[in-house]
Amino acid sequence: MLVTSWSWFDGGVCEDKAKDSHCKGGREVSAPESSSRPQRKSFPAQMLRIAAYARPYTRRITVGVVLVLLGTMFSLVYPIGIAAVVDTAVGSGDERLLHVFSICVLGLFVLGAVVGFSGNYLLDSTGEYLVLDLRKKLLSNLLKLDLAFFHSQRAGDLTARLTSDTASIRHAVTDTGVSLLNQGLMLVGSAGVMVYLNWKLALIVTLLAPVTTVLSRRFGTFFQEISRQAQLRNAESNAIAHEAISGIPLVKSMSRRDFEVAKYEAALKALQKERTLLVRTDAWFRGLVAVSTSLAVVAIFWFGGMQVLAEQISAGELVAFLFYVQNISGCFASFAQLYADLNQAAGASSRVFDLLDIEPKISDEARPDVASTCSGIVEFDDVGFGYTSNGIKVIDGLRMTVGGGSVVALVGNSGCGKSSLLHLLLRLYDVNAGQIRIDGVDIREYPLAWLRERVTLVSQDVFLFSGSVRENIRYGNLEANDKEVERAARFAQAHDFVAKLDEGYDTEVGDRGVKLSGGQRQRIALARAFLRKPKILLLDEATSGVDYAIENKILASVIEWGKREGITTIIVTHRLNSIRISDRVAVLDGGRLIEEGSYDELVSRGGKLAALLEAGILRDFDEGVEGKVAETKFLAPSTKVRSVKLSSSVI
Ligand SMILES: Nc1ncnc2c1ncn2[C@@H]1O[C@H](COP(=O)(O)OP(=O)(O)OP(=O)(O)O)[C@@H](O)[C@H]1O
Repeated sequence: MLVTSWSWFDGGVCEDKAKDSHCKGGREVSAPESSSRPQRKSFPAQMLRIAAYARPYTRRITVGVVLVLLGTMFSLVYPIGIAAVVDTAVGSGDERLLHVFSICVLGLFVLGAVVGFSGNYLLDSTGEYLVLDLRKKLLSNLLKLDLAFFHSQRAGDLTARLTSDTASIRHAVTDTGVSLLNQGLMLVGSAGVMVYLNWKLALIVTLLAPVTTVLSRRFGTFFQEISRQAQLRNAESNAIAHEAISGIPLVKSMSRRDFEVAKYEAALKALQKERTLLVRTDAWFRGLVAVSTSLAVVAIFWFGGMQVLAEQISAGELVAFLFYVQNISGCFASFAQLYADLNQAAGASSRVFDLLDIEPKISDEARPDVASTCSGIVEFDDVGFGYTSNGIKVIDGLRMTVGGGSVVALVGNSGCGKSSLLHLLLRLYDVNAGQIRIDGVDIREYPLAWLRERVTLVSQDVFLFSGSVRENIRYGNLEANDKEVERAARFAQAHDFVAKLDEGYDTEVGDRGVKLSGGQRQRIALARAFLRKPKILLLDEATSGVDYAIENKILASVIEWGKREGITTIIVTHRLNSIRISDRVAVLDGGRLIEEGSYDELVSRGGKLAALLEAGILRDFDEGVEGKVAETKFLAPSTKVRSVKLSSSVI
């Protein structure tokens, strides 16, 4: 469903605040909530959800469970074999029988181990598949979320959820889940055999159950909370390290190594505090369980010994019984650990599922009859937008039409909303009021993929992936062949410098493209955008890092290409060469369009554009900068687009 306006546009919501600086013109902007937040789920609900991810692997899991079950059954039988050795072979003094029985017990043991190992292997490896699915889904969901969501998150925290939190879940599902199954079967089986052998002795062992249950309940909630806190602290310390590493040029140039290390150390200390608490709680829990199980062993040894002396049971039976008690106390001891692990996984899974449950606010509910062609007419119709809930409007009732295939320069003071307007056109954010239309249709009615195939943005802050130049350019069109990549690079004036790199287009650009200069990175980003062949091209100071001669060549190519293919181009710029080649200039102030016309018209009008020129906000290149010849063509007052010397390479 489309939301065409926000509450602040519904007449007079803000009348009583009209004098408030955050409430210009009696209207108040609500915050564009990044995404809807999920409700916290209970522990069993989370475990069930993890289990749901195992559904595709039902067959593997079934076979694994059956094998584990068989392995446990073998382990349950061999104490009876030992009892037989003690009572029959040792008791009768028959050495041959002792050999045969011992070999049988060994056989049972080995068989049990092989079968159990195979089952554990199947279940463990399924856990690996499961966590792969979970991570894939998590990243896919993350990348679906709105830009605003990422602005409120730290990258290090998000990667911690993808890595260490999902690893905790994998541990819970594979190691913990498999152990739980093993130990559960062992407990039930051993208890069953014990009742069968001697119910009075078995009764003593059942006294363990309530003790462990009470302990588990007491410690469980506490465990879960501390685990969650520890994971939060872990994510925080990750985020600090992540930021220090990605901001390494700044850290070095400001000599802030000690400062960053101190920040990291403080975060690590907070983490260590939680981890210590966790370890201490865990040690107490396991210690108390161990004491209660030892008491049971001693009680059985004493009570069973009395029965042997009274000849009510055989020595072999007592030995077998002690094996089973050992099994059971082992089960209780590992339940303590498993319980701690499960609680840790519950903490991790709540952080993972929180992310999985967030829904993007920017909807992708497109009109089914959307046209495949696009003539690139853009209309901003009374557009209003603000980033925050404090009522500050970044775009305020803006109306503007950009003709299909035309070139418009968007100018204004820093912070007047130029970049924000481009982001709205690409639907990185949705307008709070009014409409943006392409070819007369509200952009919210187009499928997002349709829109973003036709509208391409190149901004000043270029992001390159670590990988080759070719891979970075091809990111614009994954189907493009090497020739097309090269043609786009020529078009963006990148080919010459790329050809001089050690390995040409196969040269690795380094993390975020650190091995290239700012201007080179911008040209790669431009080539990437050109390769997309958009219908609407948005250039946000996209050539600010390249020299004048090259910038003019790029602009000339863009203009020629735009005219030939009917591409609408909006250029956010402070440079006069870009402004002069544009068909129209739109001047923004305080999020409003205050002037529009040709460069010459606006200069002679003596309004805001003239003031920006006067203040030096819009300027030419400094004298002596390379490319002066090309510059003069653009600087002539009434230069026509046609007079621009065209680049030889066109897409
Ligand atoms: N993600 C954001 N969250 C909150 N406020 C933002 C965000 N991005 C921009 N702003 C604010 O919105 C206003 C307009 O920013 P915008 O980047 O659109 O300005 P601009 O005209 O492009 O500026 P410049 O010429 O300096 O690039 C500024 O006041 C800025 O602080």
